[in-house]
Amino acid sequence: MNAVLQASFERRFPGGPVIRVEDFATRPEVAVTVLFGASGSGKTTLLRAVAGLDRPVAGSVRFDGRVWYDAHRSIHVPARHRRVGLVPQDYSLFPHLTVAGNVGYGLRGRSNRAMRVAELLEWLGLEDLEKRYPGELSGGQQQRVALARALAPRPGLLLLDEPLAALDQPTRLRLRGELRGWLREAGIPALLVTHDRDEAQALGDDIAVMSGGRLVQQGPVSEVFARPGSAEVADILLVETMVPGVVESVADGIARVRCGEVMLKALAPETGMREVMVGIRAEDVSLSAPDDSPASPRNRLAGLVRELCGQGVMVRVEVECGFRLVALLTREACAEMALKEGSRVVASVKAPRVHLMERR
Ligand SMILES: Nc1ncnc2c1ncn2[C@@H]1O[C@H](COP(=O)(O)OP(=O)(O)OP(=O)(O)O)[C@@H](O)[C@H]1O
Repeated sequence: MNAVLQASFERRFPGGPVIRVEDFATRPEVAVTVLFGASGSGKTTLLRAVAGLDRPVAGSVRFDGRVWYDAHRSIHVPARHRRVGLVPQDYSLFPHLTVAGNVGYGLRGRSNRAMRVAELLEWLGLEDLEKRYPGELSGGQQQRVALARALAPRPGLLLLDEPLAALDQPTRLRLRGELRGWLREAGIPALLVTHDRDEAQALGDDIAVMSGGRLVQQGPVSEVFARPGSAEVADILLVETMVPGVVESVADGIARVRCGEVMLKALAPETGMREVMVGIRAEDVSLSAPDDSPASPRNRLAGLVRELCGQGVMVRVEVECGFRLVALLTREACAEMALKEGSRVVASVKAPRVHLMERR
């Protein structure tokens, strides 16, 4: 079980926005919590308030039962006493120190310094680089050095600000998996900022979604992506298909939702919503030829392919079926069906994959 971080605070920037975070909390069973949101949504402000690099005007920050900040009681524990390891976005390595010097920086004067540095260099595969200077390292190597430096003094909490943002795309994809492994092995709870949806899904156990200076949803990554709590969150998470609908009837736990000319089946919402936004993730849509036999619990929507667009190993296919429905298929599946613009298809979505959100 990991120590828990709790934060509720307000930060006003003179002439700028108000960042108001309410009831942010990590869960003890979770290794990596991702802070996710668009640029300017307040992610870095939250990270800095936790690190003690920034002082909010109200609220509190607690970690592992200890108060780090409390506006009422005028408590502000300085950053150096919070035992937090920070990996800044640009890594901020000391250019005049070698890799070993950087990693051991926070351990100056400690007798176990050399041993701990060697241990981290070995763990992160940096042994051969220990005498190099940051200017002689690739972006990915610098990232590992920054991670090793942050972990060296055995912090209680690790903060990572867009740890992969400074890397080129292929390196970023390669390091994503490695970073995930290291963060889990490190045994230290981590808070990781990103505005990349794939990165959030790959690296996070839990996700806290921020928008306009507020925390709008938090929970397990799979749950939040599968069931965004509002159309705003679905938008932030880039749910590919969002279409307005009206719940016309509910029976046996299934809602029938009219979206223009099309009737969709969805799981009945818990509250009696009528005007809804319908969200469908592209990976939950499958396409087949029009004459394939129907699979029962699915919505089957006849449509025409309007656009195909490569997305890495996948292809994003837009289907006009009364509304624009986006599907994500492998290149192989597209080739097998000989999909092209104008192809007739049937799009299938299981009712539990049609998400209803209150329309405001
Ligand atoms: N020192 C400051 N003075 C004035 N406004 C600020 C200051 N720092 C941040 N802000 C504003 O507060 C808001 C939140 O900023 P923050 O850096 O926390 O966002 P973010 O989600 O981390 O964005 P990004 O992904 O671009 O780093 C933004 O509108 C930003 O312009």
